[in-house]
Amino acid sequence: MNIILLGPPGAGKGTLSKKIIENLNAVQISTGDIFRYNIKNETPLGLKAKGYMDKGDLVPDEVTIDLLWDYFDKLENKEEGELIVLFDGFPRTLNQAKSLDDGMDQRNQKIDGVIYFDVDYDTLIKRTTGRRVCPNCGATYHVENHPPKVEGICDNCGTELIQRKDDKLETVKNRIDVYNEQTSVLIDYYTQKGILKSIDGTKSVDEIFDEFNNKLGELN
Ligand SMILES: Nc1ncnc2c1ncn2[C@@H]1O[C@H](COP(=O)(O)OP(=O)(O)OP(=O)(O)O)[C@@H](O)[C@H]1O
Ligand SMILES: Nc1ncnc2c1ncn2[C@@H]1O[C@H](COP(=O)(O)O)[C@@H](O)[C@H]1O
Repeated sequence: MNIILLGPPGAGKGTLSKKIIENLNAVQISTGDIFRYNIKNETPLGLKAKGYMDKGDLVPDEVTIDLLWDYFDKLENKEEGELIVLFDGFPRTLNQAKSLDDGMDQRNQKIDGVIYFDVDYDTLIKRTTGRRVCPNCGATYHVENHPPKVEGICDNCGTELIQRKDDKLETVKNRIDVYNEQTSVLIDYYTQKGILKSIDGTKSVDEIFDEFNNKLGELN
């Protein structure tokens, strides 16, 4: 099954992905994580993406779409119905969504459902600006909602936590504007296709996971 997690920055897409992977037979393709990995490792792709990401702008479609298919085509067992492939942070433009449809057609696959996270502006600001991440293992925390056991230190690997550069307030505001201008149009796009399911993203992670499971049942 191919499922898109659609929502603004800080909506909880990565957090829900982690929970789904822990509990179900699922894999995640997060274009943001792939870009961050490439920036950390100073690859040509990372160098291309960095300027856009630091400002909170979108990386150009031609770069992002090719990257998505590179990863998707390397996934094993995706033809077997039980595996859930989670698209986290892709598509983010109408052009990306149309390319995704075309590419799925060519592969005799389809997008089975889109889970849209409904979260208000103030919550998004609090979640993003309070987010802390481990630069070593990628674990995500929040200074209030999900603090590590020892302040500023990753529970898993003991590394000092950092704030993502694009989680500074001014950059977050730009990312939300970019979402409203270029991504939110996808809510209508997928509603018209009859595959969009909304969830209340302000609830607890466990409640959101339960809601996800219910919506998955409706899509099956
Ligand atoms: N349901 C929730 N309740 C409280 N806090 C949450 C919830 N979901 C996520 N968070 C916290 O909000 C922050 C953002 O969550 P997450 O990284 O999952 O968002 P995202 O949608 O993947 O964001 P982005 O698109 O910017 O990468 C994190 O610090 C996370 O711990
Ligand atoms: N699908 C995408 N299109 C363009 N740019 C993207 C896409 N996915 C990620 N990016 C860039 O990465 C950052 C962070 O992404 P998160 O999913 O929020 O971690 C995003 O602001 C874009 O610059």
